[in-house]
Amino acid sequence: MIRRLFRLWPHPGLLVRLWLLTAVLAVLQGLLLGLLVPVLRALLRPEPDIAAASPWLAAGAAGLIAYGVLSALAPPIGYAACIELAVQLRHRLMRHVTTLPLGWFSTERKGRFVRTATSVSRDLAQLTYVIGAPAITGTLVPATIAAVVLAVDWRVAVPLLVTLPVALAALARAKRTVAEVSADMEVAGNEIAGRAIEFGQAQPVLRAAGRAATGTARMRGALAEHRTRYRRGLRRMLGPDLAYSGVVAAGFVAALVTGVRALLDGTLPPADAVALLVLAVRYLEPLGGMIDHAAGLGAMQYLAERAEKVLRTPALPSAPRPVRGLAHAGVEFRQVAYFYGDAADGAAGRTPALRDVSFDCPPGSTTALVGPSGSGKTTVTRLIARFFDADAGQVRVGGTDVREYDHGVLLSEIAIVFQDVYLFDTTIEENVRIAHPDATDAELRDAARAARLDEVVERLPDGWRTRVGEAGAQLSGGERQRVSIARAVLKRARIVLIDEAASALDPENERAVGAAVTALARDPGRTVIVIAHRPATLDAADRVVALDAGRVTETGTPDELRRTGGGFARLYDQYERTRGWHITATFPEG
Ligand SMILES: Nc1ncnc2c1ncn2[C@@H]1O[C@H](COP(=O)(O)OP(=O)(O)OP(=O)(O)O)[C@@H](O)[C@H]1O
Repeated sequence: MIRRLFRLWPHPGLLVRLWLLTAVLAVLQGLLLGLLVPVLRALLRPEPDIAAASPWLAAGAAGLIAYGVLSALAPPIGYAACIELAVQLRHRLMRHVTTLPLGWFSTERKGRFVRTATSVSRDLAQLTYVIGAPAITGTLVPATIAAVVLAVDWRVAVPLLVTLPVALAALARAKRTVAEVSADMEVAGNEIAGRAIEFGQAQPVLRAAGRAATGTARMRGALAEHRTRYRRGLRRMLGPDLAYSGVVAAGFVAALVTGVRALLDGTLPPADAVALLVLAVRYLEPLGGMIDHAAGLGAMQYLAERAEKVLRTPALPSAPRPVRGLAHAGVEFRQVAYFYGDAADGAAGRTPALRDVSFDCPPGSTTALVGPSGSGKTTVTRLIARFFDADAGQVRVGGTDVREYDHGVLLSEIAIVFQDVYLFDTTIEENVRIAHPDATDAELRDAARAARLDEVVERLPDGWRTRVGEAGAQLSGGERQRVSIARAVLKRARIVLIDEAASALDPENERAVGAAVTALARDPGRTVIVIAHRPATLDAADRVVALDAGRVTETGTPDELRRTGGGFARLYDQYERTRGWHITATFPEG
């Protein structure tokens, strides 16, 4: 456990100081108790010898003062260590996630990461002080007392010396059980949290369906499950708890019986017997109390495992000598395969998204990706931006495998216009400038004009200085897409990946976003790859790549594909007849 904690914290200076101080205090406590032996030997005589006891008493007084001073130092160091360790762990976690493939950030993992960087880091740092210090005291005080007893009478010391490692082994078992019970309880706790969120969020739907009580029933079920798991956990803890207390009590009784027998057969002087009895009681107390910390130690182990899990996630591999510039803005796929899921789970646990995908997007061209939902269009764009790496084949940008680039350089050449655009809770100007903070006002306004964002800004009460609210809530979906397109223009990225809104925008936004995307595509200096949901985008494309079930079914210019009479032609004809329908919803098989 100690090694594990030191691995988590790269600069454990304060922790080392705190634990050393705690260790010194524990040994000092044991030695001060040990002074009882010479003091009682001098005083418990027919003629008490005060002079012989005096130096030991003086040493005891000096020891107590030292103990008092050192004890006063421990809490400030402890509190400082708590804060410092939590901050260190958070920084380490944050640094690590910046190196992870973007595909790692699923909603569930993001939630887990937020908890690890906040409450887990804080709780682990606090437990290191609140539980770590008593754990050191609970081990070192009995160990020092056992050593003192050994110096007085080896027969009484043997049961104490044997008890210590056996008790610590029993404690380790109890700790493991607590960690398992904590994990089990967390499952039930997450279920309650999930039900509570669902209950809150689904209120309009439940009420509209006249089933508001449904959520309550599900919540009751989750609470009942939590109670069952809690009781099961308590039952599981009972055995290890009793085993630990039994071991400590047995060691104490064995030491007591040995001492009494030695006293009765005259081989242990009465003064030593009294001193050893006091020492044995003081041995029992901190060691016996350790079981109360088993829950804390188990929780520490569990929290440390959670932090380690994030830190163990492999970073996106970087090339030994990364390429720092793009020769051109062309994009090529060469027999690319990609599977979602963890490679460690084997083929059965992974979803095939792309298989044997090959196509070219020459520099400056516009390529429309079409295909039914789930055919792999988004995965293609994610591989170009290297959110994650292909499982087979090569994705090349500017003629070079994307894995060979410095990832920052590659991303600086790519702009992505997502369907669901994230905006920061700041002004609309800052939200656009994030793409190019040093852009001049003229460049900002040109980008806004190209993205048709200028019309939106004019309507806003404070113009460019209007705050967009949390996650851009003040703007509609189409307006947020215009911000995203303005970012792409301002960034002057040579490659633009666009996921056109598949869901219906209002007519004004539909027209504006469409015109902005078409204008982006028209720029000959830019390679545009667009997941096309609008007929006008298809008309503006130089090439079409049609996907189905992760495979390329057709490639060519829109005219060529229409003439061949395949799936794309049928799709296009259908569009001609039903202008306004969405392509992903109507793309036929084959
Ligand atoms: N994060 C993920 N984890 C597991 N499977 C995924 C994940 N993302 C996508 N998939 C699966 O990979 C396949 C391709 O998905 P992708 O999102 O690339 O398709 P798409 O053509 O963009 O679909 P849509 O038009 O609905 O966005 C689908 O079977 C999908 O279920």
